This record gives sequence, C-alpha cells and structure tokens, in this order.
Amino acid sequence: MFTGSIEHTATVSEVGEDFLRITLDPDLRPAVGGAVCLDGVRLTMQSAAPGEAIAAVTDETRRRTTLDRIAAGSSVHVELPLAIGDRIDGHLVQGHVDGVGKVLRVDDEPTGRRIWIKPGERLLARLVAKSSVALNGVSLTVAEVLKDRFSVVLVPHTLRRTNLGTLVAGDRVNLESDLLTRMARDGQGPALLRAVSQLPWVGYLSGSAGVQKAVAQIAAGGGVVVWDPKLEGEGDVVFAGERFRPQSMTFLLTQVCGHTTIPCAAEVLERLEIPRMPGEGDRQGTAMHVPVDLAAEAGTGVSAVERAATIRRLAAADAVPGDFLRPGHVFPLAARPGLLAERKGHTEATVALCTAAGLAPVGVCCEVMRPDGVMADAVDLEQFALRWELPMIGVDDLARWL
Ligand SMILES: O=C(CO)[C@H](O)[C@H](O)COP(=O)(O)O
Repeated sequence: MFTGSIEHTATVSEVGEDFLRITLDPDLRPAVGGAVCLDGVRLTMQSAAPGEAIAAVTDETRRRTTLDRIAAGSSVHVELPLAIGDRIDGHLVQGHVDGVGKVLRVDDEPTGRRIWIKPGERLLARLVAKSSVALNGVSLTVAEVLKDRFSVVLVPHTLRRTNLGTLVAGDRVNLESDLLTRMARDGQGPALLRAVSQLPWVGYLSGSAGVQKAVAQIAAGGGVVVWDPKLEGEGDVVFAGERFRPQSMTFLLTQVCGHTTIPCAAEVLERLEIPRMPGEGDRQGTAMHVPVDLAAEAGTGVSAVERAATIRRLAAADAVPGDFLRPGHVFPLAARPGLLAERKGHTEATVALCTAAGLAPVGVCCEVMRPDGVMADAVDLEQFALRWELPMIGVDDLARWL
C-alpha cells in the first residue's frame, strides 16, 4: 500500500523485455522481493543496490499502463510501501492502475493548474468529485467529473515536487480511483441510482428522456443550455418568450453575456409587420429582423423589465403591429418553417422547444460567453450548466427527438 504523497523521482536507465532499471536516491532502499510504486504502477523489486534498482515488468502490466511506452531517460515518480505508523499524507493507493487516461487540456488558473483528463468509460463511473484519484501515482483531489472527462487542480507545491507540471494535451497518464470511494460506491449502487434519479436534472442530458426534461424546463419558464457543435460551435441559454421574466433577462445580461435575440416563427414576424434586416446576413444564415421596443413603455426600452415586457408582447397571441416601435432594443430572428429538419440553428431549436412545451413559438436565446470574452466551448458549457443548475442538451438530440 502507498499514499501518493510523492517525495522522489527516479530515472529509467534501461528498459528490458521484462524489467526496468532505475537510478534513484541512494537513501531510498527498496527491499528485494518487495514492492515499489513507479508512476502509480506497483512493481516487484528484482534487485537493489544503493542508487540503483531493477523492477520486474510483465506484459500484462505494460498493456494496462503507460509503461508500454516508457523509454530510457524517462523520469518517474517513485514511492516505497507504507510501514505501519507512517503518516498517510495522501490517500490509500494500491498501485493497481485502473486504466490509462489522456490529457485533453491544461489550463493555468490564478491559484493552480487545471488538468482535464479523459479516462475510459468504466473508470469515469468510479470517480466522484472531491474524492481522491492517483495520477501517475500522485494523490490528488478530483475537482469535477463531467460526461466524458474529469479535472484535477495542481497547486504550486505539486507542480514543483512532481513531474505532473510537464503534462501537456495528448499525454497519457496512469489512473487509480480511490479505494474507499470504490468500495462505498459498489456497496451503495442501487440506492445511489435511486437517489440520483430523483434529483432535478442539471448538466448534460441526452436522448429522448433528456429532451423531455429540457421541454419540461422550458414549459416551467426555466432556461436550457443548447449546444450547437456544428453550425456555430457555441451554446445558448434558451427560454420561452411567453414565460420570460425580467430576472431571466438580468441573468442573460450579467452571467450569460452573449447577444440576446428572440427566435420567432416566421408567421409571427409577418403578422406583427417586423421586416427582415437588409443585407446578405451573417455567415450562419441567421435571419435577423429589425429590432423593436414596446410602444407602451415610457423608458429607453433597455432595462431588463422593459426588454422582458417587449419579449412577452412578441409572444402574445393578441399582439398587433402597432404595439412595437421600430427600430428598438430587442432583436427578433425568424426560424425556418421546417424548424430543425430544415436548419439546426439556435433559432430553430428555441422555437421548436417552445412549441413542444405548448407555448407560443417565440423564445429567447443568448450565447454563453466566458468572463475573458471567449465563447464558451463544450466543457465550459457543462460547467456553466452545473453551476447554474440548468439542463444542457445538444441540438442534434433536439432535432432527433422533438
Ligand atoms: O446569431 C445569433 C444572434 O446573435 C446567435 O448566434 C443565436 O445563437 C441564433 O442564431 P443561430 O440560429 O444561427 O444559431
């Protein structure tokens, strides 16, 4: 048993068919026949002399770990087994690698370096946010677990004392999930599943059931994150126009931060005599129409209360052309008549969701933009959805199931 609290690295000096020769700190004295943990892999010592040791490696171990590509000159984390009475400063690491993960992304943050890793599907199910994971034998806390990846955050001390600071996207790492979490999970499986199924749905959803949950959220006046990976590569938060509240407008303006637009069925804009904007249009074929304000409002039309009132009026069945001033501050878009079967844009997705929710075919959409001004990608969107407890769905799923 090990702890993942790494104090030493060793250098691989020779890679044999069934052994690794390593050069290590002469103070480290592995016992012949005993265990050593190299980059998270438990190996048996074949021979040891001060400053040098040879560990046995089987084909099975190579197949299941990063030792399949280890080369002479590589630096590896090294840890000797715990003795009774030792301090357990990480967590209980067995050196039994669950699988090899791939580094997807490395983000330097103000207080540490976040590493996103894609593990195998089976291993992902064993990881729980805020439990432990061993990454190349280093004990770390799982920061977040998303649909196909998880992240850890490396503090400066870990970056200094281990080799993890050299990781870049594409690198492979040995992963071992936390023994205690694994045992608790296995024992509690059915109860855990029941509890999860009763939770309100947030985060990434998929399939017919996911689409139905998104429709229910729209029907209740809530927001849904709709991810469009192809046309725009952006995600929008979508609401129904008929149920739109000033608080939701404030949320879009202050937290979602994109350009708020009002997707409408084309016949609504025709009936309200809101014309198409002149010109060729944008690169994605978004059908922008002349922006409007509510004629009855006394202010500039910009406040959250006024914009929400303009939007609700656009969705009202008894609205007439004279209800609106042109141009104004609320930007309608026209959906294609065939909705998602004709174009897989946020415009069509929004109108399709409103219609499926039994509401007027007028909605609201706004792209999620990160605080640094970059448009949110799939990972950012999933974090955003979890943070704001919103369901998230892909436009392809909507096109398939609505
Ligand atoms: O253009 C837009 C409004 O500024 C947005 O990108 C919005 O997502 C709707 O557009 P589309 O139907 O092209 O996805």
